[in-house]
Amino acid sequence: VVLLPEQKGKRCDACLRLESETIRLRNCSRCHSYWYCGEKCQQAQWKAHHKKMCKAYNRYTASTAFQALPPNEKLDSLLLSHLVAELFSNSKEEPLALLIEDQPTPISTFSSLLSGPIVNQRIPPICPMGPNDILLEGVLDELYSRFGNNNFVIHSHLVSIAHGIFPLASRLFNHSCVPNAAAKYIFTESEPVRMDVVALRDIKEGEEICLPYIDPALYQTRQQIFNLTYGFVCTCISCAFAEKIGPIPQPPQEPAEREMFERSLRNFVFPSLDSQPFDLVLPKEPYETIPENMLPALHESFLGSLSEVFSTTSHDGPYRVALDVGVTILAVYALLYPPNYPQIGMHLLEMAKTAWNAVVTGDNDENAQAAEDRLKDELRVYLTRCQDILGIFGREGDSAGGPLEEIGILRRLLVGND
Ligand SMILES: C[S@@+](CC[C@H](N)C(=O)[O-])C[C@H]1O[C@@H](n2cnc3c(N)ncnc32)[C@H](O)[C@@H]1O
Repeated sequence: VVLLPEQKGKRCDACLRLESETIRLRNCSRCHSYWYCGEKCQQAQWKAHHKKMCKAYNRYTASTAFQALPPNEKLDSLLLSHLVAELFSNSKEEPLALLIEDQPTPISTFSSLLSGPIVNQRIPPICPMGPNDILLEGVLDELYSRFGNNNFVIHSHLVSIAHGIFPLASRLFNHSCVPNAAAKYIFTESEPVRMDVVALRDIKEGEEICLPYIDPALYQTRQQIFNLTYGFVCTCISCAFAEKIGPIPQPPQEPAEREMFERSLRNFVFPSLDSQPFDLVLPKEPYETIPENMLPALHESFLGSLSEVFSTTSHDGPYRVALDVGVTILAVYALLYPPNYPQIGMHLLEMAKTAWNAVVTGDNDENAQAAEDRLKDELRVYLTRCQDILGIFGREGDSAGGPLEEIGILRRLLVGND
């Protein structure tokens, strides 16, 4: 694993736990550039790769070759260095034998994975490892050609914090834009980060378990990403439908037409939206087809402009505008994501926070009491739906905070306010 630069010094470089009142980090007394929560993590990482990198690390990261790399390639460069150092640390005599062992090791599994499409592959510089460097010709190419299509972004509470290599997960899971599972990360004292794969719905015996490699909401660009970065054509139900319909029509630009389109989209996905009391029932199955008049909702510019309005209004108001736009976003998510997709839950949590802001500020232009009652109804529904979805995904990453804890806080605030 390798931490994103903004996380460096805030988390243990080995187990990725966040510094806190009970977790104190100390840095490596030689290079001062790796931080650990305790001796066990430090020793494990020293043995795994740090002893091969410690001496040259600061010179390498300060070099012009490293500094000139774009941010993602810097992370690749560090991760590749960790991987190579691990090869040398694990076997003194024959480091490269580890790549082809009969008994699979994580590294031999990694090197047996399908490589990505190689177009002008430029291998980033790695941390010098002394006389062994000569052994690396050809090997770096082999390892790096598997980075783009196999490596994972590690998150805590669904926010990215690091990149990592999980060879077994790479081996086991292909991609689908309508995935039936999602990856989450568990941090445990003195242990390497663990990936858990959570079923998002019931999975039949024999059915393939797939993860999303990229955000399925990139409806118009995702095939290009699969082609360039992963070297395959996705044929999931969503991509088969996209192939059949061809170019996505632009969403209406004229304000009245746009308003009408957004309203009919909300009513199409949530037919019970205008019922009393407020209710919002999310689809139970992924959409296999979408009616022609709803297709502009799949245009990437549509979600982009809705998200812009939502992010401003959900913080600064008017909150009624934010909540209406928020439901439109939810309708788009329901078309793009499979049921129980964690991002739907995260958006519902933002909706719940917005509804709470509206309750406490009394920011509404209707009859005050009726408006407050309606907002509280909405808030309860958002919290219930959000709990349903994020409860399936469960806790991940840091032990403190996180969306499930936030749901609990909002629930208590609501009870206190009633
Ligand atoms: C993380 S690996 C998945 C495991 C891979 N099957 C293996 O054993 O190496 C990623 C590669 O698997 C292939 N792959 C993943 N999902 C696919 C899909 N839905 N259709 C076709 N190929 C896919 C692509 O070659 C991709 O670059």
